[in-house]
Amino acid sequence: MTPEARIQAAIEVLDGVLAGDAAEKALTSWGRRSRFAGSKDRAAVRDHVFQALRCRRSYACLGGAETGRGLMLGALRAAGVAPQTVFTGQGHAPEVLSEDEEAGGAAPVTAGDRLDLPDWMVPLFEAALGDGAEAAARMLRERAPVCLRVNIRMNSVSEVIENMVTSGISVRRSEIAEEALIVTEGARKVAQSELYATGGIELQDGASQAAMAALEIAPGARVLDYCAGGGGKVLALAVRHDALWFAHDADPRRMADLPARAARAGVEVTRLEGRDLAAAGPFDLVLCDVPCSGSGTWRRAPDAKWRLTPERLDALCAIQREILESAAALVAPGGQLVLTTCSVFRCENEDQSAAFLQTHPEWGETLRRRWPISAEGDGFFLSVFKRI
Ligand SMILES: C[S@@+](CC[C@H](N)C(=O)[O-])C[C@H]1O[C@@H](n2cnc3c(N)ncnc32)[C@H](O)[C@@H]1O
Repeated sequence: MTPEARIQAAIEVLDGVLAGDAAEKALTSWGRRSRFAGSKDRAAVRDHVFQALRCRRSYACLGGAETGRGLMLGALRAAGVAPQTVFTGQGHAPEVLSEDEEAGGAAPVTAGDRLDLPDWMVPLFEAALGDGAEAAARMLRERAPVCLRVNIRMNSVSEVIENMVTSGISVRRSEIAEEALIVTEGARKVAQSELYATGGIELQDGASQAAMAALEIAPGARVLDYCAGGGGKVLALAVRHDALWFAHDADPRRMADLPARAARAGVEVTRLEGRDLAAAGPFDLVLCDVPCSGSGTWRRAPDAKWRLTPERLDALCAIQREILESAAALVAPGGQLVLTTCSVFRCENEDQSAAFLQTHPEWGETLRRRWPISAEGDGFFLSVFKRI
Protein backbone atom coordinates (compact mmCIF):
# COMPACT_ATOMS: atom_id res chain seq x y z
CA MET A 1 0.00 0.00 0.00
CA THR A 2 1.17 3.55 -0.64
CA PRO A 3 1.49 5.91 2.34
CA GLU A 4 -1.61 7.72 1.04
CA ALA A 5 -3.60 4.47 0.83
CA ARG A 6 -2.65 3.70 4.44
CA ILE A 7 -4.07 7.07 5.47
CA GLN A 8 -7.29 6.33 3.57
CA ALA A 9 -7.50 2.98 5.40
CA ALA A 10 -6.99 4.77 8.74
CA ILE A 11 -9.83 7.17 7.82
CA GLU A 12 -12.17 4.21 7.27
CA VAL A 13 -11.16 2.54 10.54
CA LEU A 14 -11.52 5.81 12.46
CA ASP A 15 -15.02 6.28 11.05
CA GLY A 16 -15.88 2.86 12.50
CA VAL A 17 -14.47 3.84 15.90
CA LEU A 18 -16.31 7.17 15.88
CA ALA A 19 -19.51 5.24 15.11
CA GLY A 20 -18.99 3.24 18.32
CA ASP A 21 -16.73 0.28 17.45
CA ALA A 22 -13.80 -0.54 19.73
CA ALA A 23 -10.51 0.36 18.00
CA GLU A 24 -9.24 -3.24 18.02
CA LYS A 25 -12.50 -4.50 16.51
CA ALA A 26 -12.52 -1.83 13.80
CA LEU A 27 -8.91 -2.65 12.92
CA THR A 28 -9.63 -6.37 12.81
CA SER A 29 -12.60 -5.97 10.51
CA TRP A 30 -10.60 -3.67 8.20
CA GLY A 31 -7.81 -6.31 8.21
CA ARG A 32 -10.28 -9.04 7.18
CA ARG A 33 -11.59 -6.91 4.32
CA SER A 34 -8.05 -6.02 3.20
CA ARG A 35 -6.24 -9.29 2.50
CA PHE A 36 -3.89 -7.35 0.18
CA ALA A 37 -2.43 -5.46 3.15
CA GLY A 38 0.94 -6.76 4.37
CA SER A 39 2.18 -6.72 7.94
CA LYS A 40 3.93 -3.36 7.50
CA ASP A 41 0.74 -1.85 6.08
CA ARG A 42 -1.29 -3.18 8.99
CA ALA A 43 1.20 -1.82 11.50
CA ALA A 44 1.21 1.58 9.78
CA VAL A 45 -2.58 1.82 9.67
CA ARG A 46 -2.77 0.82 13.32
CA ASP A 47 -0.22 3.49 14.23
CA HIS A 48 -2.21 6.16 12.37
CA VAL A 49 -5.45 5.10 14.07
CA PHE A 50 -4.00 4.95 17.58
CA GLN A 51 -2.22 8.27 17.21
CA ALA A 52 -5.39 9.95 15.92
CA LEU A 53 -7.31 8.56 18.90
CA ARG A 54 -4.69 9.77 21.38
CA CYS A 55 -5.06 13.27 19.91
CA ARG A 56 -8.71 13.06 18.92
CA ARG A 57 -9.82 16.51 20.07
CA SER A 58 -6.83 18.55 18.95
CA TYR A 59 -6.72 16.80 15.58
CA ALA A 60 -10.47 17.36 15.15
CA CYS A 61 -9.88 21.09 15.75
CA LEU A 62 -6.99 21.22 13.29
CA GLY A 63 -8.86 19.14 10.74
CA GLY A 64 -12.15 21.00 11.16
CA ALA A 65 -14.29 17.91 11.85
CA GLU A 66 -14.51 14.95 14.19
CA THR A 67 -14.61 12.40 11.37
CA GLY A 68 -12.03 9.99 10.01
CA ARG A 69 -11.07 12.52 7.36
CA GLY A 70 -11.04 15.39 9.84
CA LEU A 71 -8.77 13.51 12.24
CA MET A 72 -6.26 12.49 9.57
CA LEU A 73 -6.34 15.98 8.10
CA GLY A 74 -5.61 17.33 11.59
CA ALA A 75 -2.83 14.77 12.05
CA LEU A 76 -1.14 15.96 8.86
CA ARG A 77 -1.48 19.62 9.82
CA ALA A 78 -0.10 18.84 13.32
CA ALA A 79 2.90 17.16 11.69
CA GLY A 80 3.45 20.11 9.35
CA VAL A 81 2.61 18.08 6.21
CA ALA A 82 0.63 19.90 3.49
CA PRO A 83 -2.61 17.85 3.30
CA GLN A 84 -3.01 18.44 -0.45
CA THR A 85 0.04 16.24 -1.02
CA VAL A 86 -1.82 13.30 0.57
CA PHE A 87 -5.48 13.99 -0.25
CA THR A 88 -4.85 13.67 -3.99
CA GLY A 89 -7.69 11.35 -5.01
CA GLN A 90 -5.14 9.37 -7.05
CA GLY A 91 -5.04 5.58 -6.78
CA HIS A 92 -6.20 4.65 -3.26
CA ALA A 93 -5.37 8.04 -1.72
CA PRO A 94 -8.09 10.03 0.10
CA GLU A 95 -10.39 12.17 -2.06
CA VAL A 96 -9.23 15.68 -2.86
CA LEU A 97 -10.04 18.20 -0.09
CA SER A 98 -13.28 20.15 -0.39
CA GLU A 99 -13.18 23.94 -0.17
CA ASP A 100 -14.49 23.74 3.39
CA GLU A 101 -11.80 21.28 4.36
CA GLU A 102 -9.12 23.47 2.76
CA ALA A 103 -10.35 26.54 4.61
CA GLY A 104 -11.42 24.85 7.84
CA GLY A 105 -9.49 23.89 10.93
CA ALA A 106 -8.35 25.98 13.85
CA ALA A 107 -5.81 25.66 16.64
CA PRO A 108 -7.25 24.01 19.78
CA VAL A 109 -8.11 26.59 22.45
CA THR A 110 -10.05 25.05 25.36
CA ALA A 111 -8.17 22.91 27.91
CA GLY A 112 -9.98 19.76 26.75
CA ASP A 113 -9.09 20.44 23.11
CA ARG A 114 -5.46 21.34 23.86
CA LEU A 115 -4.85 18.44 26.25
CA ASP A 116 -6.94 15.90 24.37
CA LEU A 117 -9.14 15.12 27.34
CA PRO A 118 -12.94 15.02 27.72
CA ASP A 119 -13.96 18.30 29.45
CA TRP A 120 -15.24 16.61 32.61
CA MET A 121 -11.87 14.95 33.10
CA VAL A 122 -9.71 18.09 33.09
CA PRO A 123 -10.47 18.95 36.77
CA LEU A 124 -9.76 15.32 37.76
CA PHE A 125 -6.29 15.52 36.24
CA GLU A 126 -5.70 18.85 37.99
CA ALA A 127 -6.94 17.57 41.35
CA ALA A 128 -4.72 14.50 41.15
CA LEU A 129 -1.58 15.95 39.61
CA GLY A 130 -1.64 19.71 40.30
CA ASP A 131 1.08 21.38 38.24
CA GLY A 132 1.87 18.01 36.64
CA ALA A 133 -1.62 17.64 35.12
CA GLU A 134 -0.77 19.24 31.80
CA ALA A 135 2.44 17.23 31.42
CA ALA A 136 0.57 13.99 32.19
CA ALA A 137 -2.16 14.75 29.64
CA ARG A 138 0.51 15.62 27.07
CA MET A 139 2.31 12.32 27.74
CA LEU A 140 -0.95 10.54 26.92
CA ARG A 141 -0.70 12.03 23.42
CA GLU A 142 2.53 10.09 22.78
CA ARG A 143 3.23 6.44 22.06
CA ALA A 144 3.90 4.30 25.15
CA PRO A 145 7.32 2.73 25.62
CA VAL A 146 7.60 -1.02 25.00
CA CYS A 147 9.04 -2.49 28.16
CA LEU A 148 10.40 -5.96 28.92
CA ARG A 149 10.75 -7.68 32.27
CA VAL A 150 13.82 -9.87 32.58
CA ASN A 151 13.05 -13.18 34.26
CA ILE A 152 15.92 -13.05 36.74
CA ARG A 153 15.34 -16.69 37.65
CA MET A 154 16.55 -17.62 34.17
CA ASN A 155 19.05 -14.94 33.15
CA SER A 156 20.71 -11.73 34.28
CA VAL A 157 19.78 -8.33 32.89
CA SER A 158 23.19 -8.02 31.15
CA GLU A 159 22.77 -11.46 29.51
CA VAL A 160 19.41 -10.38 28.12
CA ILE A 161 20.82 -7.11 26.80
CA GLU A 162 23.50 -9.06 24.89
CA ASN A 163 21.01 -11.61 23.60
CA MET A 164 18.64 -8.90 22.37
CA VAL A 165 21.38 -7.44 20.17
CA THR A 166 21.72 -10.76 18.32
CA SER A 167 17.92 -10.83 17.83
CA GLY A 168 18.08 -7.39 16.20
CA ILE A 169 16.34 -5.68 19.13
CA SER A 170 17.87 -2.64 20.83
CA VAL A 171 17.11 -1.97 24.48
CA ARG A 172 18.12 0.38 27.25
CA ARG A 173 17.86 -0.02 31.00
CA SER A 174 14.78 1.51 32.59
CA GLU A 175 15.27 4.31 35.10
CA ILE A 176 12.52 3.08 37.40
CA ALA A 177 12.89 -0.70 37.68
CA GLU A 178 16.09 -2.76 37.82
CA GLU A 179 14.82 -5.67 35.78
CA ALA A 180 13.05 -3.55 33.18
CA LEU A 181 14.41 -2.89 29.70
CA ILE A 182 12.90 -0.34 27.33
CA VAL A 183 12.92 -1.45 23.70
CA THR A 184 14.34 1.34 21.54
CA GLU A 185 14.34 -0.55 18.20
CA GLY A 186 12.83 -3.77 16.87
CA ALA A 187 9.80 -3.92 19.21
CA ARG A 188 7.87 -5.98 16.68
CA LYS A 189 10.51 -8.73 16.85
CA VAL A 190 10.10 -9.32 20.60
CA ALA A 191 7.23 -11.80 20.36
CA GLN A 192 9.19 -13.93 17.85
CA SER A 193 12.42 -13.93 19.87
CA GLU A 194 13.82 -17.10 21.42
CA LEU A 195 14.07 -15.48 24.87
CA TYR A 196 10.37 -14.58 24.83
CA ALA A 197 9.37 -18.07 23.72
CA THR A 198 11.39 -19.69 26.52
CA GLY A 199 10.26 -17.40 29.34
CA GLY A 200 13.48 -15.41 29.67
CA ILE A 201 11.58 -12.15 29.13
CA GLU A 202 7.99 -10.96 29.45
CA LEU A 203 6.31 -7.80 28.22
CA GLN A 204 5.44 -5.69 31.26
CA ASP A 205 5.27 -1.99 31.91
CA GLY A 206 8.11 -0.49 33.95
CA ALA A 207 5.90 1.10 36.61
CA SER A 208 4.11 -2.22 37.27
CA GLN A 209 7.51 -3.83 37.67
CA ALA A 210 8.72 -1.08 40.02
CA ALA A 211 5.59 -1.46 42.16
CA MET A 212 6.01 -5.24 42.44
CA ALA A 213 9.70 -4.77 43.31
CA ALA A 214 8.68 -2.46 46.19
CA LEU A 215 6.74 -5.21 47.97
CA GLU A 216 8.34 -7.06 50.88
CA ILE A 217 7.63 -10.78 50.80
CA ALA A 218 9.19 -13.18 53.31
CA PRO A 219 10.45 -16.61 52.18
CA GLY A 220 7.66 -19.17 52.35
CA ALA A 221 4.89 -16.53 52.56
CA ARG A 222 1.45 -17.36 51.19
CA VAL A 223 0.58 -14.73 48.60
CA LEU A 224 -2.75 -14.28 46.81
CA ASP A 225 -3.17 -12.21 43.64
CA TYR A 226 -6.88 -11.45 44.11
CA CYS A 227 -7.47 -9.80 40.70
CA ALA A 228 -5.00 -11.90 38.75
CA GLY A 229 -6.28 -11.55 35.18
CA GLY A 230 -3.52 -12.92 32.92
CA GLY A 231 -1.21 -13.07 35.94
CA GLY A 232 1.29 -10.33 35.05
CA LYS A 233 1.71 -9.17 38.65
CA VAL A 234 1.87 -12.56 40.37
CA LEU A 235 4.43 -13.76 37.82
CA ALA A 236 6.59 -10.68 38.40
CA LEU A 237 6.55 -11.46 42.12
CA ALA A 238 7.04 -15.20 41.76
CA VAL A 239 10.32 -14.91 39.86
CA ARG A 240 11.71 -12.63 42.61
CA HIS A 241 10.74 -14.47 45.79
CA ASP A 242 10.47 -18.03 47.08
CA ALA A 243 6.91 -18.12 48.34
CA LEU A 244 3.61 -19.93 47.74
CA TRP A 245 1.58 -18.29 44.98
CA PHE A 246 -2.19 -18.24 44.51
CA ALA A 247 -4.28 -16.47 41.89
CA HIS A 248 -7.96 -15.58 41.77
CA ASP A 249 -10.16 -13.54 39.45
CA ALA A 250 -13.90 -12.89 39.55
CA ASP A 251 -13.84 -13.96 35.90
CA PRO A 252 -11.75 -17.17 35.93
CA ARG A 253 -11.59 -17.19 32.11
CA ARG A 254 -9.21 -14.25 32.37
CA MET A 255 -6.71 -16.59 34.05
CA ALA A 256 -6.83 -19.12 31.20
CA ASP A 257 -3.27 -18.39 30.04
CA LEU A 258 -1.80 -18.31 33.52
CA PRO A 259 -0.74 -21.99 33.79
CA ALA A 260 1.18 -21.80 30.48
CA ARG A 261 2.75 -18.45 31.38
CA ALA A 262 3.78 -19.74 34.83
CA ALA A 263 5.30 -22.90 33.31
CA ARG A 264 7.20 -20.78 30.79
CA ALA A 265 8.52 -18.61 33.64
CA GLY A 266 9.51 -21.67 35.70
CA VAL A 267 7.16 -20.95 38.63
CA GLU A 268 4.02 -22.51 40.11
CA VAL A 269 0.81 -20.58 40.72
CA THR A 270 -2.36 -22.23 42.07
CA ARG A 271 -5.61 -20.84 40.69
CA LEU A 272 -8.45 -20.48 43.18
CA GLU A 273 -12.20 -20.15 42.58
CA GLY A 274 -14.12 -17.76 44.83
CA ARG A 275 -15.66 -20.61 46.83
CA ASP A 276 -12.18 -21.96 47.71
CA LEU A 277 -10.62 -18.70 48.87
CA ALA A 278 -11.58 -18.82 52.56
CA ALA A 279 -10.42 -22.43 52.96
CA ALA A 280 -7.10 -21.71 51.20
CA GLY A 281 -6.48 -18.61 53.38
CA PRO A 282 -5.44 -16.81 55.36
CA PHE A 283 -2.68 -15.25 53.29
CA ASP A 284 0.36 -13.25 54.35
CA LEU A 285 -0.16 -10.85 51.48
CA VAL A 286 -3.18 -10.21 49.30
CA LEU A 287 -2.60 -8.11 46.19
CA CYS A 288 -5.59 -6.23 44.77
CA ASP A 289 -4.65 -5.02 41.28
CA VAL A 290 -8.16 -3.69 40.98
CA PRO A 291 -10.17 -2.96 37.83
CA CYS A 292 -9.80 0.78 37.22
CA SER A 293 -10.18 3.52 34.61
CA GLY A 294 -6.72 2.66 33.26
CA SER A 295 -6.08 6.39 32.92
CA GLY A 296 -2.34 5.85 33.42
CA THR A 297 -2.25 3.53 30.38
CA TRP A 298 -4.32 5.41 27.83
CA ARG A 299 -1.36 5.78 25.50
CA ARG A 300 -1.80 2.05 24.84
CA ALA A 301 -5.62 2.02 24.70
CA PRO A 302 -6.51 5.56 23.60
CA ASP A 303 -10.15 4.89 22.78
CA ALA A 304 -10.73 4.08 26.49
CA LYS A 305 -10.02 7.76 27.26
CA TRP A 306 -13.10 8.76 25.28
CA ARG A 307 -15.33 5.91 26.45
CA LEU A 308 -14.99 6.51 30.20
CA THR A 309 -17.92 8.38 31.76
CA PRO A 310 -18.30 9.87 35.27
CA GLU A 311 -20.90 7.17 35.98
CA ARG A 312 -18.54 4.37 34.95
CA LEU A 313 -15.77 5.88 37.07
CA ASP A 314 -18.09 5.95 40.11
CA ALA A 315 -19.04 2.32 39.45
CA LEU A 316 -15.36 1.34 39.25
CA CYS A 317 -14.64 3.09 42.56
CA ALA A 318 -17.49 1.15 44.19
CA ILE A 319 -16.09 -2.17 42.85
CA GLN A 320 -12.65 -1.23 44.17
CA ARG A 321 -14.05 -0.61 47.68
CA GLU A 322 -15.86 -3.96 47.62
CA ILE A 323 -12.71 -5.78 46.50
CA LEU A 324 -10.61 -4.24 49.29
CA GLU A 325 -13.27 -5.21 51.82
CA SER A 326 -13.43 -8.86 50.69
CA ALA A 327 -9.67 -9.17 50.27
CA ALA A 328 -8.91 -7.72 53.72
CA ALA A 329 -10.88 -10.57 55.30
CA LEU A 330 -8.44 -13.06 53.72
CA VAL A 331 -5.28 -11.52 55.22
CA ALA A 332 -3.61 -13.26 58.18
CA PRO A 333 -2.91 -11.30 61.39
CA GLY A 334 0.18 -9.16 60.78
CA GLY A 335 -0.22 -9.63 57.02
CA GLN A 336 -0.35 -7.12 54.19
CA LEU A 337 -3.08 -5.91 51.86
CA VAL A 338 -1.90 -4.20 48.68
CA LEU A 339 -3.90 -1.86 46.43
CA THR A 340 -2.59 -1.13 42.95
CA THR A 341 -4.15 0.73 40.04
CA CYS A 342 -2.92 1.93 36.67
CA SER A 343 -4.93 5.11 37.17
CA VAL A 344 -3.85 8.68 37.84
CA PHE A 345 -7.14 9.74 39.47
CA ARG A 346 -7.29 10.50 43.21
CA CYS A 347 -10.71 8.87 43.54
CA GLU A 348 -9.19 5.50 42.56
CA ASN A 349 -5.94 5.99 44.50
CA GLU A 350 -5.39 8.25 47.52
CA ASP A 351 -9.14 8.61 48.24
CA GLN A 352 -9.56 4.85 48.09
CA SER A 353 -6.66 4.30 50.52
CA ALA A 354 -7.95 6.99 52.88
CA ALA A 355 -11.46 5.53 52.86
CA PHE A 356 -10.11 2.07 53.64
CA LEU A 357 -8.03 3.36 56.56
CA GLN A 358 -10.95 5.34 57.92
CA THR A 359 -13.29 2.37 57.96
CA HIS A 360 -10.62 -0.14 59.10
CA PRO A 361 -8.86 1.29 62.15
CA GLU A 362 -7.07 -2.02 62.73
CA TRP A 363 -5.03 -1.39 59.57
CA GLY A 364 -2.19 1.06 58.94
CA GLU A 365 -0.59 2.18 55.68
CA THR A 366 3.10 1.28 55.41
CA LEU A 367 3.86 2.47 51.88
CA ARG A 368 2.22 4.71 49.28
CA ARG A 369 3.73 5.55 45.90
CA ARG A 370 2.70 7.04 42.60
CA TRP A 371 4.52 6.62 39.29
CA PRO A 372 3.88 9.38 36.75
CA ILE A 373 3.09 8.71 33.09
CA SER A 374 6.57 9.00 31.62
CA ALA A 375 9.03 7.74 29.04
CA GLU A 376 9.79 4.95 31.55
CA GLY A 377 6.29 3.65 32.08
CA ASP A 378 2.58 4.11 32.69
CA GLY A 379 0.94 6.02 35.50
CA PHE A 380 0.64 3.64 38.45
CA PHE A 381 -0.37 3.73 42.12
CA LEU A 382 0.59 1.51 45.05
CA SER A 383 -0.68 1.50 48.60
CA VAL A 384 0.36 -1.15 51.15
CA PHE A 385 -1.65 -1.72 54.33
CA LYS A 386 -0.65 -3.82 57.31
CA ARG A 387 -2.97 -5.26 59.90
CA ILE A 388 -1.75 -3.73 63.17
C1 LIG B 1 -6.42 -4.62 36.31
S1 LIG B 1 -7.04 -6.17 35.88
C2 LIG B 1 -5.82 -7.25 36.51
C3 LIG B 1 -4.56 -7.33 35.71
C4 LIG B 1 -3.60 -8.39 36.20
N1 LIG B 1 -3.36 -8.30 37.63
C5 LIG B 1 -2.28 -8.34 35.47
O1 LIG B 1 -1.27 -7.88 36.01
O2 LIG B 1 -2.26 -8.79 34.32
C6 LIG B 1 -8.33 -6.37 37.03
C7 LIG B 1 -8.93 -7.75 37.11
O3 LIG B 1 -9.87 -7.75 38.20
C8 LIG B 1 -10.89 -8.67 37.90
N2 LIG B 1 -12.04 -8.36 38.78
C9 LIG B 1 -13.06 -7.52 38.58
N3 LIG B 1 -13.89 -7.53 39.65
C10 LIG B 1 -13.35 -8.40 40.53
C11 LIG B 1 -13.76 -8.85 41.83
N4 LIG B 1 -14.86 -8.38 42.42
N5 LIG B 1 -12.99 -9.75 42.45
C12 LIG B 1 -11.86 -10.23 41.86
N6 LIG B 1 -11.43 -9.84 40.64
C13 LIG B 1 -12.17 -8.93 39.99
C14 LIG B 1 -11.14 -8.48 36.43
O4 LIG B 1 -11.73 -9.63 35.86
C15 LIG B 1 -9.71 -8.22 35.90
O5 LIG B 1 -9.13 -9.39 35.39
